[in-house]
Amino acid sequence: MRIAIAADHNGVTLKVRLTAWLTGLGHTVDDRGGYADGAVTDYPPLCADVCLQVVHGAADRGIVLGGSGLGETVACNKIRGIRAGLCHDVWSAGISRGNNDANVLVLAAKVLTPEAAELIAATWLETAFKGGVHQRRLDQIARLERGEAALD
Ligand SMILES: O=P(O)(O)OC[C@H]1O[C@@H](O)[C@H](O)[C@@H]1O
Repeated sequence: MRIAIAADHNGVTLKVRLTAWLTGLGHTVDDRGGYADGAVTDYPPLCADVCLQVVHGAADRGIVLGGSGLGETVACNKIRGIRAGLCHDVWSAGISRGNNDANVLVLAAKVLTPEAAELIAATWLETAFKGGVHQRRLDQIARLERGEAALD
């Protein structure tokens, strides 16, 4: 898969490790920043960059790393067409893909060990969307995204 990846200052170290690991698995990883230069970086522009790569088809999936991952999840889900999931474990990674057809994975660098992050990413990349009732709910979410706030 073509994966766009980014991290703020909290996630740079984990991003470097994850990028090497994903590349070793055969994925093409596009590192959108930030970098290990000691800079404190704002995560919203990094999130927007990764998400736009996905929305415009330059990447199949996105991965964003932050401290808690909370702000990144909020930011990513502001981009039309993005379904970003903050996953702390393999179970939530399976739900994020299987139920939500997430196209961006958010990881919390301050919480996860590198090994856990790899396991979560692997599960998230490998799990297929289940469709069915979940597609109906994604269609409802898409209506929310279009501003149709009062759903039947
Ligand atoms: O490290 P500071 O700048 O305090 O906070 C940034 C973090 O706040 C959280 O929403 C994000 O996960 C981001 O990594």
